Amino acid sequence: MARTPLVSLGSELDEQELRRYSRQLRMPQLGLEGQRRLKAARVLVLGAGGLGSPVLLYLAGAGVGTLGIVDDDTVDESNLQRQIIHTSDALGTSKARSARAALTALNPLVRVDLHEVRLDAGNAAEIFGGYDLVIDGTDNFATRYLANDTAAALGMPYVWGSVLRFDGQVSTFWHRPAASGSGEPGRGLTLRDLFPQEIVDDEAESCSVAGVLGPLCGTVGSAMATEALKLIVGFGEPLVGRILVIDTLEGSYTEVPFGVAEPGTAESATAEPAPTEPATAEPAAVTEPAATEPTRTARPATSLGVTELAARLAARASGADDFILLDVREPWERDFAGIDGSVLVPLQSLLSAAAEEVLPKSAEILVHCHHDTRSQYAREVMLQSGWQQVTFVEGGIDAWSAKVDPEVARY
Ligand SMILES: Nc1ncnc2c1ncn2[C@@H]1O[C@H](COP(=O)(O)OP(=O)(O)OP(=O)(O)O)[C@@H](O)[C@H]1O
Repeated sequence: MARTPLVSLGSELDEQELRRYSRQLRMPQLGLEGQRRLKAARVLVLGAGGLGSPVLLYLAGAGVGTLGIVDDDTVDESNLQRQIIHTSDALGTSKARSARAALTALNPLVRVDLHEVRLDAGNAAEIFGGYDLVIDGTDNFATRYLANDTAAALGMPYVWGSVLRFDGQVSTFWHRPAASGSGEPGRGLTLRDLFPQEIVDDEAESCSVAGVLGPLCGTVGSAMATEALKLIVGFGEPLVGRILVIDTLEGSYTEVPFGVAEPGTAESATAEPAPTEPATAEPAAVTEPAATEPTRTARPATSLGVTELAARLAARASGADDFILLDVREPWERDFAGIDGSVLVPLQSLLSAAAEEVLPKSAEILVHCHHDTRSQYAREVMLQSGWQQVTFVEGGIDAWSAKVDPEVARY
């Protein structure tokens, strides 16, 4: 379906450009006009690492006129397994410069601007202000929330991706702020609608500790670059209001809608785009929730603390309570430290048929992981997949060990 393009037409294409982009010009959804929009587009890429590498290479190849790179890091030998924009020659040098050299070699028609700084609250708005769209290839939630909030305040689309071990996720957020002084909440979803409880970065859940499959970065990064091309030119359906969950072990791609709200509620008012705004803002999942999908307004409490969990486990033992305690960590973590009476289903297996056998959709589920990154994500996925009552345990088994049972090993 044709959608309102994000970017206006750039200048006419010359012969060199017609030759270079000929294979995408042939597709009517893109065509000459689409290519001129790409030429005029200014895309900011946060991080020239595992995700930023394929994003930058594909956007430069496609002829996005201006690419900005934010990264303050240098190329390390352990990066080369997946950060395909860098080569061994660049070891120890600035990632932003190394990336620019590769992009200029690939497509000298593209302008590459560098921001060799750590993105923080003091510089984000100024840097973002020079671009039409932001793609986040960083690896930490502190930066992601900052980037999300800055893009939302400026009304820019924010393409988000994440990779860990064998699993990846991609989504696009596009929030439009209300006119200042109107008191309205604005329209369109943000990362905070996907992860309402602010996620604190968990070292155990980083690629440097848990690992990541190189080609997965290519899969997720390519999907992110595709999102940018779709938004700039106005073709296809962007992943707005949907998260694409990629499981390379299973070889599966699962689409999970989120941000579903009952018509007429405060949430639905913020989720629905204004009629005059670009059609890209309207996620089908928001306007047409499946009958089985729960609404956010109908959900029980989001989380509980470990002390409350201990009390509920005691009540369950005496038959006065009934729930399933779900552990979504990996088997090796469970072997190392576990809470008695929990059921182990690693996050990546949650949507399998085997999981449903041990986790009936009618049961109340309390879910924990090491801290609470995976459990929050598990909760969102489960609520969108038909489970009715899912609550995550704040601080996970680490908090359990610190506050309830010091016998449980910390790691
Ligand atoms: N706030 C930030 N400002 C600028 N760059 C950032 C910020 N946060 C993350 N990055 C960059 O995002 C990139 C993320 O890359 P990636 O996830 O592949 O991990 P890495 O940090 O390069 O490697 P590893 O985790 O193995 O040490 C890094 O190059 C990092 O410097």
